[in-house]
Amino acid sequence: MVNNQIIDGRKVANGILAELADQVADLKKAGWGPKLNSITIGDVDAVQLYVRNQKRSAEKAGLLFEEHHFPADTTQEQMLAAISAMNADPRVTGIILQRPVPHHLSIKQLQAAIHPLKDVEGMHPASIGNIVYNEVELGPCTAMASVELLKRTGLKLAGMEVVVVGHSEIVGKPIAFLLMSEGATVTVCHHMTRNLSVHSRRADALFVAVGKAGLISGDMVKPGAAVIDIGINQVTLADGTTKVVGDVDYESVLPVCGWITPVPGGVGPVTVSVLLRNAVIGAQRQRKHYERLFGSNPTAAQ
Ligand SMILES: NC(=O)C1=CN([C@@H]2O[C@H](COP(=O)(O)OP(=O)(O)OC[C@H]3O[C@@H](n4cnc5c(N)ncnc54)[C@H](OP(=O)(O)O)[C@@H]3O)[C@@H](O)[C@H]2O)C=CC1
Ligand SMILES: Nc1nc(=O)c2c([nH]1)NC[C@@H]1CN(c3ccc(C(=O)N[C@@H](CCC(=O)O)C(=O)O)cc3)C=[N+]21
Repeated sequence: MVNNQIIDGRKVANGILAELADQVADLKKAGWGPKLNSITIGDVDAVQLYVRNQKRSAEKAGLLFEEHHFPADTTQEQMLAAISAMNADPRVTGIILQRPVPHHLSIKQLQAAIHPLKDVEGMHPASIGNIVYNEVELGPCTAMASVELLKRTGLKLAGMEVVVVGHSEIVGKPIAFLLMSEGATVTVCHHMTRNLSVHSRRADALFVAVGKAGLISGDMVKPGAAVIDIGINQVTLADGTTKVVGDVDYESVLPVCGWITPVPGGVGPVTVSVLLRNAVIGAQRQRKHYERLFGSNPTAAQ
């Protein structure tokens, strides 16, 4: 069936935020109000824009959000020290390390330095393994958001043929694991895949996370398929103005597909809401952990 439905990411994102209100209120009452620290290193304009979106949504949901910006020439040792100070600060319940980081730094080592209980993206090596064990409550935000949007179509994921294009550790790979845990049959494509369209045309659901505008055209999509476009690309138009587009050629794919997520207004806003949901889950886990060890906080409001 071809029904060309556009999935409204902003609506889904607002729904997730609204569900957090009671949980945030509970945490605050117990003296565990969530506080998320964001780390950016160097100046990447696009990342600053996302951080602003994260801050705005965090405040809407009642979470504290603190930006920590470091210059591009910060050393690995300085970053490890800054992360360790945040790990030790009991007021900080979550830490997000914004990607990308400058090339001279090891992102893997920085990610591993964040305490697993404060790792709101589930990217610590100890946390990312959870999704392999089908523990999928908290996971990398974009991957979680993308799978959540597919679920909103109402399609049955068990047994579904799904193709994921792109296999980065933060997006493509976790999407594949999350889908496997839902019972889908998953094919993962990347830059060495010989004939992308042979795979993409078989997909009942197609996830695209590459970073190449126009990579997927209408002739590469199975009629009626659900298309989840994760890419974010800034393109310059003939008149010199710029605009943000996904990896999917929207005009040619829309008439063929059953569902599509637009860019902007699709995966992006849901990613931000999932980050905040993760931040709330993280604070709840810390509360439980410390209450188990030390009892409840006697100074909390009754
Ligand atoms: N909406 C959101 O919330 C977010 C959006 N994004 C966007 O998603 C996109 C992907 O991000 P990210 O995963 O971090 O990017 P990476 O650059 O880390 O990964 C890109 C992936 O695409 C694969 N690839 C490259 N060229 C091709 C090709 N021609 N055909 C098939 N696969 C190819 C690469 O494979 P190989 O490694 O083999 O070269 C790699 O696995 C970007 O546009 C980014 O801006 C990212 C995060 C959040
Ligand atoms: N550790 C880490 N985790 C991330 O999840 C992460 C990251 N690093 N680095 C950068 C990418 C990108 N990202 C987005 C967040 C929000 C929107 C978003 O809100 N987009 C809106 C607005 C877009 C616009 O106005 O241009 C939309 O698509 O409608 C997009 C992209 C998270 N990322």
